[in-house]
Amino acid sequence: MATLNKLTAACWKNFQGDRLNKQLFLNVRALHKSAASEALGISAAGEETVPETLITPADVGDKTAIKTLREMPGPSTVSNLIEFFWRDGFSRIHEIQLEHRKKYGKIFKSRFGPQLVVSVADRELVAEVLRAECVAPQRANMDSWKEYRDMRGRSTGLISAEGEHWLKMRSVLRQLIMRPRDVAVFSDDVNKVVDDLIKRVCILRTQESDGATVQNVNDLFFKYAMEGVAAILYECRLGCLENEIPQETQDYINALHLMFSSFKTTMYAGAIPKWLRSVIPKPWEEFCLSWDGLFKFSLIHVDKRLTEIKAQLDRGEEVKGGLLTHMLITKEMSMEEIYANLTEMLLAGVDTTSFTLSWACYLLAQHPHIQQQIFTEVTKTLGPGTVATADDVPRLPLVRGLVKETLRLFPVLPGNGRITQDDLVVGGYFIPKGTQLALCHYSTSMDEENFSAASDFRPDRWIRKDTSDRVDNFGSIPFGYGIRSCIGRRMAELEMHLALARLIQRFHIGISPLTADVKAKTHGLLCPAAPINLQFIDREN
Ligand code: HEM
Repeated sequence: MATLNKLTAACWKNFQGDRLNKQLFLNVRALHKSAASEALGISAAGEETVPETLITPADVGDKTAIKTLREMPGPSTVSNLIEFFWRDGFSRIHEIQLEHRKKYGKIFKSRFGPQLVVSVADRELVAEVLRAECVAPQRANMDSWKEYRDMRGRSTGLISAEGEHWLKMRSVLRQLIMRPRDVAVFSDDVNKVVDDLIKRVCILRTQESDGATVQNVNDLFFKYAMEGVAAILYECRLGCLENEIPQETQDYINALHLMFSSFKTTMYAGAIPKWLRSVIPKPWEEFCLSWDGLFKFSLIHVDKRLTEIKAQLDRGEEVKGGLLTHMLITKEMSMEEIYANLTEMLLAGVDTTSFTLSWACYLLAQHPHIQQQIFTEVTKTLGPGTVATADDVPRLPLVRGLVKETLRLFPVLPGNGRITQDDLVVGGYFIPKGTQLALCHYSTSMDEENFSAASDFRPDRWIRKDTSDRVDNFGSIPFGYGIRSCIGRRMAELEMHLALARLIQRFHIGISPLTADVKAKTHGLLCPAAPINLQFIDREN
């Protein structure tokens, strides 16, 4: 187990003062819901934003040069309603971004009922917005998340918190997990999960008539991602990759699936006014039910670790541990904040990583010559059969390029959001404080101006040949940017790099005849629209 911290009996006395005595209920997939709203530009609460008629560039210098939101192009409310509710635009948000970019340009506005959203679909303008951020940027309206937490007496975590509370928790967590070297200590733990992933591939393929196919690889990677992230967050193994999944782990998976399968319903949970809940109760009920399941799981695992620490101390043993142990010992966050953050991080860390791994393997299978190049890099760098660790990753630029290129072509969050906290001028338009912006990352990463042959899969485009050959990252920022960017980025990268290096070392990955061309669809996140079935054929040693 990675060791971040040692606790002495003296510390424990102090620590015991904070014993939990509150009962907990819990929850996940928050990021996904809010991410979708952001990609769409719909605030979680469907709240009225600044009326366009009131908007004037009063304080911004040369008024003639700066245009108002009224002058900004964009689809009409009616065409938006038809697009989303009639033509199921919710599953094509990424494509709609491209269509609207082509039709309306780099910056355009949309209206979803009372909610006005300004979409920014240009690399330079996205950079402008993100560089102008204040100390505690706001992504989207999280009122429904907060309401659930208030109702259950829970705290907000990083995804749902705002302002000073968010900043306080972020300052704690960023010191623990934001740099590659912070997460490198988890390399051995993650590699044990990779061992189980490889074993699972071998078991699953024996169940198929060709002895090679793993059906719906996302199911496998979902379990890998959950096991991997929990090994880091909860410092324990969950048994997701076993033949028999323990009941409490299965309950969590069910809660996560409920949130995912009822995604649209739960998205409306925030949009439907409270007074309508007695008439249309299902969205809010499902929203609460899935959060209950997700929080419950975190409570079980956090409390378990707390009990272990106490027992070790009672026996006079030195306490060693990882992230959770550190948080429990240092008490920089309250117990409620620890529960909430672990719940939200687990929610944010499973589907994101598993979809990316599924797409990466699919792309490798579709491009055998690129797969061969990466295999050569891995074997030459590591030597045959050597297991890569975090320290080896910088020497595997093509493996890193594979992850970056996969996320460029299939950014799990095709769009992100920001609520402006000051008046801004973007692309020549005056954007008043409080406006919901949708940053169109899918569109910028598919833009030929940013990436030549943008629809081609070319992991080597991310390799810097010399200092003049810099890849401008604002075209593709799958983990976001700046102070509010993804806190789990380094964990996710570690899990993906180690898994992919080992899979490529061990297997030739091919397309199974059971798989047709798989397209992407938006379902909260950008995910495969059909199961990806792949063959894993042993490489000759
Ligand atoms: C391929 C994997 C992942 C991708 C592509 C991804 C992407 C993102 C993006 C785009 C954001 C919003 C950033 C912004 O607004 O600028 C975000 C936020 C976040 N992510 Fe991730 N993520 C991934 C994995 C993870 C993992 C493994 C965890 C946790 C273990 C995690 C935890 C979070 C949290 C807590 C936030 C909210 C941060 C805040 O508001 O302070 N993510 N992620």
